[in-house]
Amino acid sequence: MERTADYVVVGAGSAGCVLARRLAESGADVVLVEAGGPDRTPLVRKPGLIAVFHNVPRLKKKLDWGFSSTPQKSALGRRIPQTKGRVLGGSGSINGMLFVRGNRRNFDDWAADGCAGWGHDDVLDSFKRMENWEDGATALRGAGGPIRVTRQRDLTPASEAFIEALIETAGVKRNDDYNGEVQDGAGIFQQSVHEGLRYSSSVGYLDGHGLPNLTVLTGATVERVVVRDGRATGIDVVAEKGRGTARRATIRASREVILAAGTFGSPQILLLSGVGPAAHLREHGIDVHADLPVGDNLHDHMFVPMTYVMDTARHRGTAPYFASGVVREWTKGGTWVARSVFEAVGFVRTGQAGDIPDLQLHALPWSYPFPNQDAPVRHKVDKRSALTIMPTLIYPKSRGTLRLASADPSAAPLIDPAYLTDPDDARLLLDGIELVRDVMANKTIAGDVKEELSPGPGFPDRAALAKELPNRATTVYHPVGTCRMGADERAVVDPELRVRGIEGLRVADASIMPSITGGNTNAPSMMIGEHAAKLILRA
Ligand SMILES: Cc1cc2nc3c(=O)[nH]c(=O)nc-3n(C[C@H](O)[C@H](O)[C@H](O)COP(=O)(O)OP(=O)(O)OC[C@H]3O[C@@H](n4cnc5c(N)ncnc54)[C@H](O)[C@@H]3O)c2cc1C
Repeated sequence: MERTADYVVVGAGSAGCVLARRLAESGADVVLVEAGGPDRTPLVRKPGLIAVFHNVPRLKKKLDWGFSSTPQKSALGRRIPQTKGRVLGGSGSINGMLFVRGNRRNFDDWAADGCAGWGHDDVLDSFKRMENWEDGATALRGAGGPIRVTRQRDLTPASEAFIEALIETAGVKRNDDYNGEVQDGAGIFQQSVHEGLRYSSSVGYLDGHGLPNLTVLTGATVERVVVRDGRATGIDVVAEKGRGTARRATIRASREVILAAGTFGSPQILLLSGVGPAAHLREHGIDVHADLPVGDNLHDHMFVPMTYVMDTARHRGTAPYFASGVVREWTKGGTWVARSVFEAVGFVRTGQAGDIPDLQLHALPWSYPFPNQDAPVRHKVDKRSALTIMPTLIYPKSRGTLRLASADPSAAPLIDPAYLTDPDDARLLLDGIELVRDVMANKTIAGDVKEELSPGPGFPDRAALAKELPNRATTVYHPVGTCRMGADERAVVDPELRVRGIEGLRVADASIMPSITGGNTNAPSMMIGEHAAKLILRA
């Protein structure tokens, strides 16, 4: 197949679907290329079925790249799963649907660090354009956009009690909209879900797009960007043809190639294309087109699961419970299957915090695998009703790398987030665990708690927890930063998202974040898609 388009967008994930749609709306001819398959399955689109998908390896294999980290030296040599969506909608098709913009300070910090045009006031319109917020438009929130955003509803008594206990213990206020004026406080999670449908960027931006100039190719894996005389002219693709057969093709871009293949995919494609650290490329026999720090600055959020047996959490992690939920959803609707599994959230400041919250608390009324989620099958989940709290480190100091294991594009990259290598990260997680213990001992909730299941009484104090932390800390699946945006030699892309030293090539996805946002990363990734379209179309 030979094809030429104005723009070739690589990766139909959270950012890529947004970008491709917006470019096509301008009248340009756009090809969006995705390695995974279509997303029209209830497994993806019915929010609660994420619980089933993550527990059944056969299903997970169909929608996930199946990556793991390299052995983590500060985490007992563990290989920690690096789940990443391989399907239309990308990770936004398999994620928890929590909708969090981050702290406005994050974007002002990006701007102060050399990313002109990415301060909060600059990106606000891109956030607003994307969303259809249930309370309607305000100066800070958007209405009428493609992504429906609703508050979680019908909270279990356990989650309600957690919010009250957090307010009393941490001295924070109830916050009705952490995506509004202030982030601090305790309240109800917002989700990209409406009437039992997941609003991934594929659902919001691609479903029924009706644009004849937008071509979406699925089952097509991009091996490299074709670079001639310092300019990206197109991409080399391998398309699955069924029954194990494949066809190779080149798709040319008359204007630009834009990588939106995510924090692992975009740097891997750049490295395979000869854009990256020169010595590393030469080691793999790859000709160097631009010597750039591609794959550096990998960082991620971490948490430690803390599970409390509570009848008021109501849900049970058993096969019959799941089955009855699914049947009730299909016959009556409005069950837990129609919503995210997360209910309550807190943004609080530990003793290490500056002037914005540095700890996020996720609460879900379900038991959780323990001691960690490393096993491909979640083998140890208590069957009783339980509330799990995830104290989450939102500004990790540890920085890792992504590198090639091989010049073979089908080989998984070496993903080394260097978890917990900066001792401040473990200290903050320990502060978070201690805070959660205090919260759960507060009188507004303590009477309903039957037992701390995890970490549990075997780890009674900070010293014991510190020893156990490397065995329990795990990822929230928010990797960012491997194609850092900036204006200095640490940058892979400039603030217009252009790859330094190569014409006609940009990156637009979570990999460009110079530093991670304070909260779940899906909304910021979709914002990056919106903002990139603006930058490209005004160029
Ligand atoms: C299990 C899980 C739960 C999460 N929960 C939440 C949550 O509740 N809330 C939240 O805000 N965030 C959550 N996240 C994180 C969030 O989903 C991601 O930060 C976001 O989706 C990243 O968007 P992206 O566009 O950078 O990459 P992705 O959405 O990962 O998209 C990249 C796309 O590129 C494709 N691709 C990669 N390589 C190639 C190639 N060589 N050729 C062709 N296509 C390629 C991939 O298949 C994928 O479709 C979660 C993530 C996971 C994995």
